[in-house]
Amino acid sequence: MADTLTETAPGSTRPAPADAATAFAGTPDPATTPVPAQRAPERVPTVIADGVDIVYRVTGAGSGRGSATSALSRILGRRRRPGVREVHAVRNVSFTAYRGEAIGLIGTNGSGKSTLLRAVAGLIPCENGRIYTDGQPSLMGVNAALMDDLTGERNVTLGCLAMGMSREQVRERYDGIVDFSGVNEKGDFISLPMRTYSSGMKARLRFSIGAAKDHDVLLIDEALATGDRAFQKRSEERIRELREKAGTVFLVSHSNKSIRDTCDRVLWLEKGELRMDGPTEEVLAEYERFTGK
Ligand SMILES: Nc1ncnc2c1ncn2[C@@H]1O[C@H](COP(=O)(O)OP(=O)(O)OP(=O)(O)O)[C@@H](O)[C@H]1O
Repeated sequence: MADTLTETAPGSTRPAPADAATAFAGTPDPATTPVPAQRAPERVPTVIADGVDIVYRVTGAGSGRGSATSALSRILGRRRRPGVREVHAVRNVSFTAYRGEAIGLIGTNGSGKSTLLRAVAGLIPCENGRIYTDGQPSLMGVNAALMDDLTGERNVTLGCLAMGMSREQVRERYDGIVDFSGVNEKGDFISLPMRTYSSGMKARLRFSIGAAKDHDVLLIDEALATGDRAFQKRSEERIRELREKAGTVFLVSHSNKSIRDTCDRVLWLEKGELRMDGPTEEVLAEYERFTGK
């Protein structure tokens, strides 16, 4: 199945090279491997990250001191060209995700979780290494970008159409999306412009639109943190459903509880490096020792 994987890169997709097919899980060569009496169920890879490095380049970065003297020297022209500072956000990260997995991404602030997620979505390029994905990954909250001046109603329709749903599918799912988001719990907010929503309401509607479609690879960045407990429970339930429908879900979260409730595998990033990759309980136990929680 790996031969259907494509490389994610902003604005382009191309077939993975032949060696990507063997870059995961030590795929046996059928010509030389005896066929076992009973085959284990086939694990289908959906995302392969192979030695990924991601570097941000910040132009206009100062010396870092931010002092009045450095500002004055810039004004006086002694530092005519502001420097470019590099932030090495992800360092040599490799993993393979399989269909049906829900994978938590954990790590302390600034450890590279969101950056890695955005790279899997194909939104930022890799400095080194490659990411191959099966189908188009959807980053919750970006693919369903909502517009403040439009009503919630209009945003639901446009968001769904933008995800490739037909008008009929949108009609069928509209009520479910609005109910799921809970934005109408305190009045008829769905017919008001989104600028009248609280940030939590916006995040809930964004999640509800994104979750209305079955995704091959769904990337969720802290979406569950914004809702109340009832919304979190609905969202966790929906993540489990999406997973059962054979997709792969990645969830970035600082809530170990959300990770425990939804994920069976965890990638722990620290200072951009993949520190641990394994079953949720094992990785969280180490992480909690590390953070002292
Ligand atoms: N647009 C950007 N330009 C420059 N540096 C960035 C940019 N976005 C993130 N970084 C840097 O990359 C590193 C990783 O950031 P990232 O947001 O991926 O971490 P994170 O683990 O998601 O953090 P958090 O848990 O705080 O959300 C940090 O050092 C951050 O300062």
